[in-house]
This record gives sequence, structure tokens and C-alpha cells, in this order.
Amino acid sequence: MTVKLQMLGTGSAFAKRYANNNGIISTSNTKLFIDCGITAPLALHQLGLTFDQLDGVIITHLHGDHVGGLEEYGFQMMFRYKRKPKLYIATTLVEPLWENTLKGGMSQPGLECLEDVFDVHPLEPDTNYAIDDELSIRLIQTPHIPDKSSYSLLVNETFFYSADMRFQPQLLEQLVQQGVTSIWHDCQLVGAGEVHATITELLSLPPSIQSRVSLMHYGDERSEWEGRTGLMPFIEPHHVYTIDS
Ligand SMILES: O=c1ccn([C@@H]2O[C@@H]3COP(=O)(O)O[C@H]3[C@H]2O)c(=O)[nH]1
Ligand SMILES: [Zn+2]
Ligand SMILES: [Zn+2]
Repeated sequence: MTVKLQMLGTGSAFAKRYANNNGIISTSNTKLFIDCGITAPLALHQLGLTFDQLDGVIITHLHGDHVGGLEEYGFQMMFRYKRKPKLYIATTLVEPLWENTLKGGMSQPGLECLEDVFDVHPLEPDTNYAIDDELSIRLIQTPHIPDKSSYSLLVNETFFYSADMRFQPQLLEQLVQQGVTSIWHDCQLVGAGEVHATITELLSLPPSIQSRVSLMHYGDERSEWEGRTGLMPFIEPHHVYTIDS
């Protein structure tokens, strides 16, 4: 049983050298986007893939670098490939994704709600969902922007994907105690970490945690930080990682 994760991009929302921090998680049966941001359609094309080669998408929160590609994804699947993609998303985000993000561009006669475009699978947090025999996903609500719901992903109980979150050392400690062996964490390299964990904060983690952390969602200044990130390597865009075996 092998789950693979390939990042379409590993950049922060404002990065220009790296595409948005979106991934493709795959098993032998299923291929899903993890988020589908503004740069996802072009990044997918640059990898030589098309939207119909994926089964659907898991959404973590409603920022453009995570959902800005969904209009093109939905329209391509509807008009080019004639199939509704699966959409795994927190129950709390179903209505706002349509009303606040997609409705302006997508609504037209026959397209009046999210379910008209996607095969919507609402997820409750802290609950494991078997996507297929090899892949289970649990949403964990984590702090990012005040009063705005945002979720991290726990995959097969062993792999934690922060998506966008502020520094939560106790959560990371608890996850490792519960058997998490790998943590992919967003990382702000410059400035104060108001909505993301900073590299300074992540460097304060003990070696027992740091040794399990890899860094993603970083800015264009990554090259200045090579060799200065403690035990935490940068995730490479496009590299295919095995995250569970
Ligand atoms: O209160 C706020 C809200 C947003 N922002 C910036 O906008 C970006 C939106 O995408 P992101 O969540 O990947 O990163 C965010 C930050 O870079 C911020 O600095 N403070
Ligand atoms: Zn982001
Ligand atoms: Zn965000």
C-alpha cells in the first residue's frame, strides 16, 4: 500500500518562482488534488497532465492560492470532459465556497449550486474518511486567519499536511506522540508569522519533531535559506514522494 504526493508547486501565495502550494495525492486507484489554486491549471499542464486524469480535489481553505483554480477545473470537467469531479471539503466551507468564491463566475442557468458542478463530499473535522482502500483523510481544524475556518490533513494516521496554519508546537508534539512520522509544514521565511509558522518558530522545535518536518509554502527567497533550516528539508516541487508505505 503506497500513497504518493507530488506538489504542483511549493510556493507561498505571493511567490513567483514557485507555483501555489498545491499537490496531487495518489494511490493505485485514486488521484486527487490537494487544493487547486490560481496557478494549478498551468502547473498541471506543465507536468503534462490534464484535469480528467484526476478524480477530484480536497480543499483545505478558501484562499485564492488554494481554491483559485476551481472555476477552470469545474468548467473543464463540465464542458470538455462531461464528468463531475469529486470535491472533499469541510461541511462549514461548502456554502462559502459557492456563495463567496465560485458563484460570480460559474452561476448560469443549470449551474446554481456547488453540487451542480462537483460531486460534493462534505467532511466533518476529526473524523476519518476512507477515500479508497489505501487512503484515509481526516480534517483537523487549525488556526490560520482569525474567524476563518481552515483545515490541515491527517493522512492514514501517519502523515500530517499543515496546509496554512500558525505555529502550533503542542499540536505537532501530540501528533508525533500519536504516531505521525512525517509532517509537511507551511513555512514563512521572512517577516512576522501572523498567519503562517515562521522558519524561526519551526527552528525552535526539538530535534525529535524537526526530524519529521519538511517545509513547503515558502517564498521566493528560498535559496538564501539553503542549509539554514535545521533538520527540516524543503519539499521539492514536482518530486514524487512516497508518504506512506
Ligand atoms: O490577515 C492576513 C491575511 C492574508 N495575508 C496574506 O495573504 C495571503 C493569502 O494566502 P496565504 O494564506 O497563503 O498567505 C496569506 C498572507 O500572505 C496576511 O498576511 N494577513
Ligand atoms: Zn496559502
Ligand atoms: Zn491561506
